[in-house]
Formats: sequence, structure tokens, C-alpha cells
Amino acid sequence: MASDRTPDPAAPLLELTDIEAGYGRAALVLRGLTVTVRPSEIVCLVGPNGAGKSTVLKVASGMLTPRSGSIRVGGVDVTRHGPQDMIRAGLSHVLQGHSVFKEMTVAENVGLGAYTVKDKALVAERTDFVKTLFPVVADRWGDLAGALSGGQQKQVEFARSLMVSPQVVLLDEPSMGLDPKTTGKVFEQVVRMRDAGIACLLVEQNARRALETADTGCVLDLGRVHISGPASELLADPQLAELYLGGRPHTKEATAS
Ligand SMILES: Nc1ncnc2c1ncn2[C@@H]1O[C@H](COP(=O)(O)OP(=O)(O)OP(=O)(O)O)[C@@H](O)[C@H]1O
Repeated sequence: MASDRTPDPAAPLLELTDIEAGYGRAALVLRGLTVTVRPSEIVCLVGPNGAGKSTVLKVASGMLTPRSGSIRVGGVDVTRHGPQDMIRAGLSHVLQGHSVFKEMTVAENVGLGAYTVKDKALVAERTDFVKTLFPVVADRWGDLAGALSGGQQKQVEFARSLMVSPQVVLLDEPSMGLDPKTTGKVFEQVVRMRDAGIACLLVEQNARRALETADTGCVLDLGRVHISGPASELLADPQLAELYLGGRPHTKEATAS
């Protein structure tokens, strides 16, 4: 029987609730962490080294099973599901560091993202979509990925991750190893993904830059979310700036002087 309920467009896409997780027998890394990602939203996780930011993404993508807590994607409980099921549920993970295959073409690298997609028409549609979203991917389609700059390779990784039509992309330190100008361009691409309707859960060392890009910020400390809210408000908070952003808030006046 068809449901007569209209889906709530603002309903959360990804809900990590009261997550406890760690590695092997070592102490817990995440200790009751709760993070929510809504449609077309960039949520960024910032916090000190070792706070557990990357661990949150590993839990969300099914690489690390939480010891307790729940994971819901689009309202469906997927706690304890493995990576393949998480992809099917609508999550895609762009790992930290560089993961393009340098001896393969851009086309082959992007095509790998569609390895599990059997519908050829859908693969063609997704290919058109990522080529439009990332013009450099289209321009360099036949070139070896190793011949691209670091920022361009990152866009190939983004394109590859979108081939499975995710609802939420998990981005682990996309600025790693990139100079500030290239980092700016990569963050512009993150905004383009968001504007194309793909929500992002972003982990960044470069906390200020990430908060300038994100809609919502979550500051992690001691394995849980210490504070969260609109990214612009977190950026403007002097205490947070002092503790986590390497100094006082940036103001237009301060930047201009
Ligand atoms: N594969 C692993 N095996 C064991 N411990 C791990 C593993 N990966 C991470 N850890 C530990 O988990 C804790 C959190 O690591 P995580 O990488 O999630 O932090 P992070 O906030 O992303 O740090 P950074 O900003 O330095 O990347 C750290 O103490 C780390 O040593």
C-alpha cells in the first residue's frame, strides 16, 4: 500500500547517536558522540589532533563498528552494517591522503567508483553529472591521473565518490598536502557538491577554513561533540577561536589591516 505521508525534506540524512567506538582493546576514542547531517548541508568536525574526527567517518562508513550507539541513514537503522551496505544506504567515503591510481586515466579512476553499479544507463548519467560538476575532470578525462596537480586529483577522488549517487559524502581532510590557494579551490568544489544537493560530513585540520566553508560546525573534544552550531557563530566565538582556531576570530577589519 502506498504511503500517503510526504517525506520531510529537512529530515536528517545521517544520524550518529551516542556513538562509543575504539580500536581493538584500546580505550574508547568516541565516548557518546552525536552528529546529525541534514540535506544539502556541510557539517564539519574540528578539534585537536587525536580527538577522533577521522574515527567518526570510519564509523559512519562501516569501516569501524561502534561498540554502542546507533547509525541511521535516511531514517533507516544501519548500525553495525559493513562498508558495502553503507554505500548502498547512501554514504560515500573520500579517504584521507591521495588515493587516485596515478597510472590509470581520469576516466578509469572515476569509473572505479561505479564498480558496484550494474545499471549502465545510470553509470552514464552519473558520469555526465560528475563531468559537469567538476569541469577539470571532463577536460582531463583521457589523461593519466598522475599527470594532474594535487588539487585536480582531489577532484577526481570527489568525482569517483559521487558515482554511487550518495546522499552524504564523508570527506576526510581534503586539504591534506595542498597549498592554501589549492585548498581554497578544493573547498569551492565541496560547496559545489553541497549546492548540487549532496550533503557533506567534512573532517579538517584546517579548522578555520573548514568552518568558513561549512553550514554547521561540531567541535570534538574527548570523544564527544563539545559544542556545535552554525559555523559562522563558532567562527565568531572568541573562546573557541583561542582554543581551537589558533587565535582570535577573524574580522573584516582585522583581515584588511
Ligand atoms: N587504526 C587504528 N588503530 C588504533 N588506534 C587508532 C587507529 N586509528 C586511529 N587510532 C587512534 O584513535 C585516536 C583518534 O584518532 P583519529 O585519527 O580519529 O583522530 P583525528 O581527530 O582525526 O586526528 P588528526 O586530526 O590528527 O587526524 C588516536 O588516539 C589514534 O591514535
